[in-house]
Amino acid sequence: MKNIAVLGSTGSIGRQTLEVIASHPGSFRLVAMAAGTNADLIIEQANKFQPALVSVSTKELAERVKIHIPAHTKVVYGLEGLIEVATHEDVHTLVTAVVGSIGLKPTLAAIEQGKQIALANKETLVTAGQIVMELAAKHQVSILPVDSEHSAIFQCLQGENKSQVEKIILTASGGSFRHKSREELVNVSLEDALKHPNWSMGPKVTIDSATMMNKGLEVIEAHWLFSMPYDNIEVLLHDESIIHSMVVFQDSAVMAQLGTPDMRVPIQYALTYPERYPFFTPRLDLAQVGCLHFREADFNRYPCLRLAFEAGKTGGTMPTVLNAANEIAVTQFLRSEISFLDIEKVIEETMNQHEPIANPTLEEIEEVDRWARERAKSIERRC
Ligand SMILES: NC(=O)C1=CN([C@@H]2O[C@H](COP(=O)(O)OP(=O)(O)OC[C@H]3O[C@@H](n4cnc5c(N)ncnc54)[C@H](OP(=O)(O)O)[C@@H]3O)[C@@H](O)[C@H]2O)C=CC1
Ligand SMILES: CC(=O)[C@@H](O)[C@H](O)COP(=O)(O)O
Ligand SMILES: [Mn+2]
Repeated sequence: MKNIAVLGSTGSIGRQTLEVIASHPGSFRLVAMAAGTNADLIIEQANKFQPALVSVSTKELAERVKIHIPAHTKVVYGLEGLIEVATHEDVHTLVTAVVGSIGLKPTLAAIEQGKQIALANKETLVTAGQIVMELAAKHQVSILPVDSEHSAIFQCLQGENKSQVEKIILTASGGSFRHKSREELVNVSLEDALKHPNWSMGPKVTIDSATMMNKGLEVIEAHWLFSMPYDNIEVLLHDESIIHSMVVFQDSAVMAQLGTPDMRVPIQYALTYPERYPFFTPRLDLAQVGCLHFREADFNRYPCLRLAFEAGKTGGTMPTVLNAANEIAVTQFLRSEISFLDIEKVIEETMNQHEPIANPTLEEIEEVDRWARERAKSIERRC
């Protein structure tokens, strides 16, 4: 029996993780879960899974939730609550599936306690990749990728000599506006931006996908997970999201991982690794699919992708700034306070105003993260 804790249980990844847990009751047990404000779903999940510990966003919500769930379930709240869930003594594997860099501190705390990490939350690695990976190495903790591209690469690398990898190719759908020119992006709506062509996901990652910042964050995530130099990471537009990513080896062989777009597959693999458990879903039917399409990813069409490569190559605290400014800009766009094209402007201006710190400490990262959020907010007001 593997004991699991989930951060972000009410979200898109969190809900699918609980589905996977429920589909293998003899193998997995949910012992702790954390979410934000979705009280109804938190109560429903706590009653169904009966975890020992639940965390919610605020004290008021904790008091409200407590009345409706089993008395033996402890209810905590806030960042301390997230950390308590992540480090619960019975937990073997932590699934980090909150959105945003709020995932960083609980993930670090879990690593310090020797918990295995199934990581969906890419912002954690973008904000503080070096610190996370060094701590994981120190405590001999595996960071198992949940993100579909990184799970694909991880699968392609099984049994391979990593020093013989020439490059990795991250596939990208191109997002909700992939058939629009830059000129056509001027007046796009929030409603249309939220219509991802292939995946049903939370709002933040869906907007990131439309700007291609999602792929930019994934480039930095891949750099840290696979120790891959940025010059050996390529992004390829692929309309169907069926090839989840590829690895090119020095003998020219290309390994790819394919499947229908269903996040329960990489979630389950991160929980069962190195085993594969059955999963009853319609199989990929390539004859039915017929054609797969590919195009080059153009930095002029997708400036957020360029900015992410620049931030990654600059290193130090620049990826922290990229991520923080993006989180602010996307939040503002989701509130209809700025336009779609303002997102990239806010990020680039914030980055331009930052003097990066090399090899930052966690405290320096937190300080820079706060600075970047404030700076990004002030830029937005001018747009
Ligand atoms: N969705 C997907 O298919 C994929 C997502 N990812 C990554 O996984 C992460 C999660 O994405 P997704 O599931 O789509 O996001 P969602 O927006 O669907 O879910 C976010 C979750 O985080 C919780 N949450 C947000 N803020 C806080 C907070 N301050 N304290 C506690 N809980 C909080 C939410 O709680 P509540 O709703 O209760 O407020 C919710 O449970 C992101 O980093 C994303 O990039 C990666 C690959 C694919
Ligand atoms: C499902 C998943 O892993 C998402 O991160 C996905 O990659 C988004 O799709 P695109 O960024 O390719 O549009
Ligand atoms: Mn992805």
